[in-house]
Amino acid sequence: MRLLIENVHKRFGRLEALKGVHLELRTGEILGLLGPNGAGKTTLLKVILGLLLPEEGEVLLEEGPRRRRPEGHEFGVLLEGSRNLYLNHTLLLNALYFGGIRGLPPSRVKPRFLRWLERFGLKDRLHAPLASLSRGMQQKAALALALALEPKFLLLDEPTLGLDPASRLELEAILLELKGEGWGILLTSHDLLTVERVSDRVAFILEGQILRQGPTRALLQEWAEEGYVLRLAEPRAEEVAEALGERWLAEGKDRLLFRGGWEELRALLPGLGVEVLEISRGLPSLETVFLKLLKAPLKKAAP
Ligand SMILES: Nc1ncnc2c1ncn2[C@@H]1O[C@H](COP(=O)(O)OP(=O)(O)OP(=O)(O)O)[C@@H](O)[C@H]1O
Repeated sequence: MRLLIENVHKRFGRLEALKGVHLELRTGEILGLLGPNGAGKTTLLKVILGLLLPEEGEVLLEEGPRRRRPEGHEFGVLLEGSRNLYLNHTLLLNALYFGGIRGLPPSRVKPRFLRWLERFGLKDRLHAPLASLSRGMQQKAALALALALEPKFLLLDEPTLGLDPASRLELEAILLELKGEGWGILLTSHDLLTVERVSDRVAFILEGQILRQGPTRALLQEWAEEGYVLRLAEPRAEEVAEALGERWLAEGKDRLLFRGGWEELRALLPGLGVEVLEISRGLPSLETVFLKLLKAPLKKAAP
């Protein structure tokens, strides 16, 4: 099954927030949607959910040869963390309320919700107000609720927002498990490390246009078929990368990435003008590629 976003345009008055977006999400995969503030990520999620109507284009579900409009209940949603839930109500009441909105009776929602809570280690919090849970627990409760409503796809807007490193890793593991069980997951995040670790594919959105999309690994490799990471003795990576040109990228303060072969690098080493402590093979991080793409001039939307 595939979710297809075809040529979606969305305007807010004179602002063209989405300019012909094409995207697809398959079951059993995690797609990372990346873009700077205001790029159109949340707007796109809202269009997929049917909360906003596009002026042009459509969102379709493809099942075998059949294509149809998806229904709201086919999506499990985490909008900007868990802020779309009622903090002062108990977990159970939230689940029954949102289940009710989707036409699911308590007898169906409660056991499923309990099962997911148990899996996420929160079963004993069923009657606690959501506000009494820590941020990470709230995220997990929101995810349990989304899953209890029997969706086909999960749309997660900034799911790692405000999570500490341990909770973030835990959420990553949960997402990978869910993917393995066949859910299709669309993830927007500024947390590029998480996206790099979990996503099968990524799409970069800028000013309402998809700049690039493709398998995460291939995108990173495309940027450096062969690459080396140099650890510098001083935190001068940015300055050195700037001075050396196109094939050098700063990966943090003291890490420099060279896109090219070993012999070439070896010849260049004496002229670098900075002490190198360690060299290892490596690819650029998603963050480096992202920042590089943002600097490139905006071209016409790529399909
Ligand atoms: N309801 C609205 N009315 C008017 N303009 C809007 C509305 N919602 C979004 N916009 C505008 O559309 C553009 C895209 O916003 P959107 O929230 O989709 O960005 P985003 O990529 O999710 O950003 P962030 O990473 O900051 O959450 C922005 O310029 C924003 O100001």
